[in-house]
Amino acid sequence: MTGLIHVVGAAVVDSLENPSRLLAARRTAPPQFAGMWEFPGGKVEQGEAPEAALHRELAEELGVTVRLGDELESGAASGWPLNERAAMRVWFAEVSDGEPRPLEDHDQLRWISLGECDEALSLPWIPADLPIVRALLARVTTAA
Ligand SMILES: Nc1nc2c([nH]c(=O)n2[C@H]2C[C@H](O)[C@@H](COP(=O)(O)OP(=O)(O)OP(=O)(O)O)O2)c(=O)[nH]1
Repeated sequence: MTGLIHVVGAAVVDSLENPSRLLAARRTAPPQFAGMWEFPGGKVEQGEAPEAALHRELAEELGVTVRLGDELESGAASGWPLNERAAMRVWFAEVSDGEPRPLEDHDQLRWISLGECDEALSLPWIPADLPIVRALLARVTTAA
């Protein structure tokens, strides 16, 4: 597909080796997404590597440095479809420096339990994120 918007997101977990909690972020804009929860991240800039974009976005949005883990594979090179024009690749990440704060684009951060699937799934996620959250829960549960 030409003109696809490449988005990157982080499944920030408390521990890459033994994940038990996931950091969800509540968006403030645009109006159709305000109040919905998402994976922190954003658009990859021209000429930027996806992983570099993710490090940049997490520094800007949360004020943290992270260690990236595996990618949460979607089966498509471009990642998880968000809409007809955008797709998002998602990596596991663990904070290596700093304490996550909602500096930009979010008004709330929440650590949610990965052991309680209901807690994760009951948040009002951006609808396109729900298959990603389900895949993440399945992956973490299988690995446990
Ligand atoms: N970051 C993020 N964006 C998501 C998720 N799910 C989802 O549909 N999106 C959409 C919302 C936006 O249309 C797009 C990402 O754009 P963004 O606004 O976060 O990107 P950005 O930080 O680079 O912002 P900007 O420079 O375009 O203002 O992807 C998600 O889980 N995380």
